[in-house]
Amino acid sequence: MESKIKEFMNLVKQRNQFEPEFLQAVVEVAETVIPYIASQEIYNGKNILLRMCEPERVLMFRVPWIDDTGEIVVNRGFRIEMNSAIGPYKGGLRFHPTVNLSILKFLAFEQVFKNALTTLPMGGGKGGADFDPKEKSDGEIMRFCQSFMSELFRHIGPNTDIPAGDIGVGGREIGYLFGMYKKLRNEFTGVLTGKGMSWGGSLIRPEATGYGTVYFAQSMLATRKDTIKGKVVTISGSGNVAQYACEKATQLGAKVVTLSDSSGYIYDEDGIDAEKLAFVMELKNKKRGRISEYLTKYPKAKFFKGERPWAVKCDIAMPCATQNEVHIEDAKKLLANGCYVVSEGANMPSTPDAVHAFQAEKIMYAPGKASNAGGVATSGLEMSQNSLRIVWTREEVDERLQKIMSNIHENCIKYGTKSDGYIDYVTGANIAGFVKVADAMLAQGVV
Ligand SMILES: NC(=O)C1=CN([C@@H]2O[C@H](COP(=O)(O)OP(=O)(O)OC[C@H]3O[C@@H](n4cnc5c(N)ncnc54)[C@H](O)[C@@H]3O)[C@@H](O)[C@H]2O)C=CC1
Ligand SMILES: O=C(O)CCC(=O)C(=O)O
Repeated sequence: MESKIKEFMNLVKQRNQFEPEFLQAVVEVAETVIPYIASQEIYNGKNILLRMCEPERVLMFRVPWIDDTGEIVVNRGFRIEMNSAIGPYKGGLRFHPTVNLSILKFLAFEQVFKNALTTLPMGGGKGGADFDPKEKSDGEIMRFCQSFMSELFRHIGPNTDIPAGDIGVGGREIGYLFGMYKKLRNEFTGVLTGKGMSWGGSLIRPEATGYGTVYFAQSMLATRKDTIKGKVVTISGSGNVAQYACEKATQLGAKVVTLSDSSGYIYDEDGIDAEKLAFVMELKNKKRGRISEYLTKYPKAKFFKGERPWAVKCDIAMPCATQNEVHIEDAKKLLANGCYVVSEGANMPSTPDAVHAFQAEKIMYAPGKASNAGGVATSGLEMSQNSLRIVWTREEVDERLQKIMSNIHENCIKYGTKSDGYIDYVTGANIAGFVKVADAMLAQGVV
């Protein structure tokens, strides 16, 4: 089997030599899915996984805009339309200076499996730009979004490709993108998700990724007759996903002791309660400040410059910032300190070595494509509401979200339970996602 995986990866590497993040995402899937394919007659000899590794379409375009000093700036925009076997392309847009083809292809590849897990009819895609929103004025952000959409609009649509937010793209950016799309197309449709509540958005979409990550942790704990109540939780990031993971974990009786950004992390031994989180939300979403400013209001907390929060003792860790933010040394520290649940809010935050370390110790470890699927699932619910031209209540959406997260968990158990009873959520999520997409691809022929 190892030689089959190696042979497969050699083929993928030949074509994508300079794309380390993409190759990392593919190998993790290949290791678990290739043995499964070998055991299933219907998938044999169809090269399905290889087909899944090739995007259906890659768009790359110039994004020129004018900054506040009058200078013309040029960024690069992308949209990866990865797989539409089970529905229109669906996935977020990332605005961050590190954005490149490799990062967006890894995210689009993960999105295909994740979207299949949600049980909703959504294919996978991802996009963005190497634009740095940090320290840009509102006007600059708006002009950038308008320029970005002035090209993207020709390639997307409510039945073709439906982008949403990701790092650096929140409610404000979705508003500017939507406004430009509407102007260019002269139609009001559900072409983006994460919209404002008064213009087609869904209640709970802002909360959904973070809440879903906590719901998934709850499901994992329940397999060992345990709950989140009273647990100490470390969270990285302080953006959309981190904020709502913190909110839900706290509401359920856990104590969240860390949050971070790219400058370092804060540790608050007493826990980041609702009032403190409201301060963080104001700081990050409105003032767009740094996490160290938490100490101006809560001086008892500590700030660790340039560090990640994984050396802090905890029961549960939720990486909610970015890819490859939990290295093997971090994993060892988490394990040594007794952490026994890792529920990923971010996409691929743990390096392969870190994942293997968690699994070797048989702790409950959920990969992002399973545990953070609540965001895109609720985007799917936003699309349904837009199509039906109705609005569900907060309770209705939250109930559906909880049901979807619990379904994903069940599917991971179905495909990931080992002979000794250990639930390998990586294997479970990869195979469950693969089966759904592969069956649709088989039915649709070689296209
Ligand atoms: N927004 C969503 O609905 C979903 C987001 N995700 C993933 O969750 C993660 C966070 O996304 P959002 O919260 O939406 O973005 P955001 O832009 O609201 O927040 C990102 C956070 O990560 C931190 N961060 C970014 N790069 C970093 C770095 N190099 N080192 C340390 N910290 C860094 C930022 O300071 C910020 O706190 C990403 O991996 C994203 O792909 C996954 C599923 C859905
Ligand atoms: O809501 C969406 O369409 C995308 C969410 C996303 O980008 C993700 O799941 O990584």
